[in-house]
Amino acid sequence: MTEQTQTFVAAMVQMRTGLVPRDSLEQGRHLIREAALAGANYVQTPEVTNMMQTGRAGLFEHLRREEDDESLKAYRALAAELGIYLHIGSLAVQASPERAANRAFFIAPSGDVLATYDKIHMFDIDLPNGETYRESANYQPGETAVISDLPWGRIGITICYDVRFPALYRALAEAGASFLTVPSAFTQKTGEAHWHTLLRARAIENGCYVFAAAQGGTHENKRSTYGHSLIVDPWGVVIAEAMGTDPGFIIAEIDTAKVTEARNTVPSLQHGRRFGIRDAKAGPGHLHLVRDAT
Ligand SMILES: O=C(O)CNC(=O)[C@H](CS)NC(=O)CCC(=O)C(=O)O
Repeated sequence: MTEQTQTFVAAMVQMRTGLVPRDSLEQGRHLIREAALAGANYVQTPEVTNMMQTGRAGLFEHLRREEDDESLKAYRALAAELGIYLHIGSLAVQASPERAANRAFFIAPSGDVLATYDKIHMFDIDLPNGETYRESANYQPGETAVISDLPWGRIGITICYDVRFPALYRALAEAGASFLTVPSAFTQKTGEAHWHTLLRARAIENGCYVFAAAQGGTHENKRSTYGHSLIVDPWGVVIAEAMGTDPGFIIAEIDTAKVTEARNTVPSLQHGRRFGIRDAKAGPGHLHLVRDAT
């Protein structure tokens, strides 16, 4: 291997995405540019960087196919201009006549798209305060976990509600990821209860950095999101955090030696998959293995 630096600088852009892609693009570009000027090599934006709409009609009015999406075009040009890895947490794009995809774009400093990922887990939820979400009514879920590569290590790509499904992150770590990414638009309610804990748990249990750019504040569509963009190190320490919901960016130096260090100290990645499940009701001698013990 040629000489490779083990450190780089990561920035999470926190946004308050508006109704219309054109306005959101202006906000996104400005903050990405500032993060790059501050020295970031890798910049991530939140889920639905392009728009947060009120309903199906508004969404479909502004939805474009990936090939025709002006936001994607602009962000590819910006990555090339700034010479950064630009991870657009997601764009709502047209996937079929009836369905959108909640799709992440991982863009190289050349402007080429290195990877795309369609959000797998749909946020179909009724909260006790009356908020209801039916993401699957408009979006078609993805079926494939995605990894790609930064020059400093492998990156696992996920979105928001995916964070509640730890098996996905374990699969990404087992596929070699050192960096797990969770760009989000968490609700205010669930965010204050669960956000930090879920992200720190994914970091700790996999010995990975976790990068999570967030939406924050009250949006044009009247939704409130939690903010608190985070960078968590592989030991579970929050090394950068947006203190609140305002648009801006957070930035930290990332040292890949910390991944090795955390995994050497607690080798839980290697110690995994050692169980079966015994069905007590089936009586003695019945052992149902749900996974191969190694
Ligand atoms: O629909 C949009 O405009 C943007 N997309 C979102 O806000 C998505 C799907 S509704 N939000 C989440 O997944 C929140 C998850 C969450 O808050 C939790 O897991 O607690």
